[in-house]
Amino acid sequence: MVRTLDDLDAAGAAVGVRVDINSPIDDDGSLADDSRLRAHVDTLDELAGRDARVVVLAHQGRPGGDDFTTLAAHADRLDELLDAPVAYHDTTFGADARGAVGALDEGHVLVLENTRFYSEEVMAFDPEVAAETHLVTGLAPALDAYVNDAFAAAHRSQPSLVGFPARLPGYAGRVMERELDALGDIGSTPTPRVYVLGGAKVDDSIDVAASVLESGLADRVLTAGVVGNTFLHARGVDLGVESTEVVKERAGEALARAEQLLETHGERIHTPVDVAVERGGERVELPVEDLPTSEPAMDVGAETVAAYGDVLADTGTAVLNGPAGVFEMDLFSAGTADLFEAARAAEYTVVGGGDTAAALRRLGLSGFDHVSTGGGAALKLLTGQSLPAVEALS
Ligand SMILES: Nc1ncnc2c1ncn2[C@@H]1O[C@H](COP(=O)(O)OP(=O)(O)O)[C@@H](O)[C@H]1O
Ligand SMILES: O=C(OP(=O)(O)O)[C@H](O)COP(=O)(O)O
Repeated sequence: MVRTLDDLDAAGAAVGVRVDINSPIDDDGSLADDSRLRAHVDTLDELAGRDARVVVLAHQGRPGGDDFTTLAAHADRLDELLDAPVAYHDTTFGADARGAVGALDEGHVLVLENTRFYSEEVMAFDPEVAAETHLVTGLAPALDAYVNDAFAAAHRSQPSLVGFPARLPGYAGRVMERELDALGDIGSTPTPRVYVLGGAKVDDSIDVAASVLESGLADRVLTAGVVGNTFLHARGVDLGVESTEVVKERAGEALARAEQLLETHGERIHTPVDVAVERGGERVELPVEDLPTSEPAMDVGAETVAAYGDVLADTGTAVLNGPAGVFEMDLFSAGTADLFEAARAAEYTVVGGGDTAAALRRLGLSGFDHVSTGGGAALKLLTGQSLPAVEALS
């Protein structure tokens, strides 16, 4: 059982709060989207409101990436979003960081530097080993408690996620609590359970399909996006040169696994019955029987949405991951908009994935039972696996 903020005696305590505010960054270094910061407002304001001295730990990007930056801009934005005053400190551990934590007033928030500026934080450790890293031993003495609210990073075994709870009393923050409540026990949600897998991370989606079909978590898998095109190709449909190239590039060696899955569980895997292409600047929908075509298949068509809608109308739980088409283009947003709309007919609906959440925002879609802040972490739970950072708290 994981303890929550309800169990924490916060007043006066220096509380390290691991959040996931890993965000898209513009060319000028500013935040392109602050949704992940907004998600943590409840946890941080609650702790500050209860007179904790709140010390924020977070990562941004990966070493070498364009989005691998300092957390100064994140701290500025948090200062605007939170009721509590927020300051930024440019180290994460060591005497300087401990001094800044020691000087922090009750009810104030201090954002420490990007944890991944330190090499230990890009490695995976067992919790006992993580507890001995410089990052953890160099900061933990200044803290009284540790809160993990970073659900979207909870599938990682990095020191800031699994090391602190070995040294300090550990608690789940409000984001973590909500995500675990919604996704932590997928096996007990209403049946039949249908996974709708779209998007372009084809190898990941084939892994998910294999896992949930074999474990029986999924009664059916409905495919869309590049994932749908991949299963069509694996079924022997010639999509045309352009789409086949995208499928081969995105699926790689996973294509063979898709073919095997169709052999063993083919009757439970649904593939699109029509696709949308651009012809003369217009959206044209083609039945699969009329393929191949020279234009790339960029969305599912209305007949597919109708067929999937029939399945979803009799569904207990719908798990949706990945857009049904290139939703970023107006011409190809209808499949995603209409399919997600149809999924709301299911008794219980959960949605995961970074681009999927962006699609919901762009297309103004709401009304799902749970929209996860996580991509990889959500999928891990939705395939019935546990998360190392949650295990470390238990
Ligand atoms: N038919 C398609 N052809 C090319 N790209 C597609 C197609 N369908 C969806 N996509 C792309 O998939 C991307 C999102 O996929 P993915 O990263 O797997 O989603 P998530 O982050 O939600 O897991 C979007 O950028 C979208 O344009
Ligand atoms: O964005 C994240 O995960 P996601 O892409 O699965 O949503 C998390 O911040 C984890 O980042 P990472 O995949 O660099 O470890």
